[in-house]
Amino acid sequence: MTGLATEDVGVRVGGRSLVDGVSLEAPRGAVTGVIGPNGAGKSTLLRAIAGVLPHAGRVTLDGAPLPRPGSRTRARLVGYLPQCQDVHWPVTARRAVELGRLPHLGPWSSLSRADTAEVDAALTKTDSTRFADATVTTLSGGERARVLLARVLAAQTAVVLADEPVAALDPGHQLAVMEMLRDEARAERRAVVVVLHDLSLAARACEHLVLMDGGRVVMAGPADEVLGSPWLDRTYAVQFGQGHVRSVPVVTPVRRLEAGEHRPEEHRHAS
Ligand SMILES: Nc1ncnc2c1ncn2[C@@H]1O[C@H](COP(=O)(O)OP(=O)(O)OP(=O)(O)O)[C@@H](O)[C@H]1O
Repeated sequence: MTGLATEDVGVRVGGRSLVDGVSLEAPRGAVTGVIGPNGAGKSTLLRAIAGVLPHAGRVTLDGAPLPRPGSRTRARLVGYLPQCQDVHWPVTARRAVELGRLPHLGPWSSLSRADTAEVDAALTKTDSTRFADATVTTLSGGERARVLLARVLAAQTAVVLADEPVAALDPGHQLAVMEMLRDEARAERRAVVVVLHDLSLAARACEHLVLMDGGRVVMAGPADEVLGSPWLDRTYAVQFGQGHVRSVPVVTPVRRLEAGEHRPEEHRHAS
């Protein structure tokens, strides 16, 4: 498999295990969704892969360990969009996206024509060109989220990690961003890993899904297998209804399950 892989990744903070023994694969050319209830460890896992949180275990790209966290070589390979990023930079949206090119620049060099072209392309892909000259702090939540995604895309990394990239977006932009991430994965052979709460969107946009709970992987595999598994209902303690609207998969919560109807202690045996 070419792409991103984690082997037995674990994160402990203050004596508590937040992520435990996570081994997963996110192939190049595909979007891998990470799903699971609040507190499952999804963001912590992404932060570990991004190199912003110390972890046990190995993270590899195309079979080779990723370079040291914080290094420019790692920043050229792995792009990371954190969840709910507060931005107080008094800079224009264009400038914020230009910062995404930093890992590719020498210490004293400025943006080349090719860098500027990447910035323009990232602004276009995220439908952000219209407000490129506005100050980031004056943008709406959804506009700001698109600019921050553009900043990650501008870096042209082999791996894109995006933590709830569409949470602040209207339905049209949610679809557009997920389709764009899928195109990026396919056309540029990137390994795209996305944390999502919207399971219909996950069904539509992700080839592979990783279902997490309690810091562990409950189940991983092709999206339709994971969404069709009884572990989905058990993990969320929710009964989901599934179907299609004009051939588009829809996954919707129907009702919460009572304590006796789901047994989360069985999770460890599912993967
Ligand atoms: N720095 C930290 N110190 C202590 N506990 C933490 C820290 N970061 C996260 N946690 C805890 O780890 C667990 C997993 O958090 P994480 O943010 O990874 O969950 P998540 O699956 O992304 O949840 P959500 O869907 O709510 O965003 C939570 O119980 C959280 O409270």
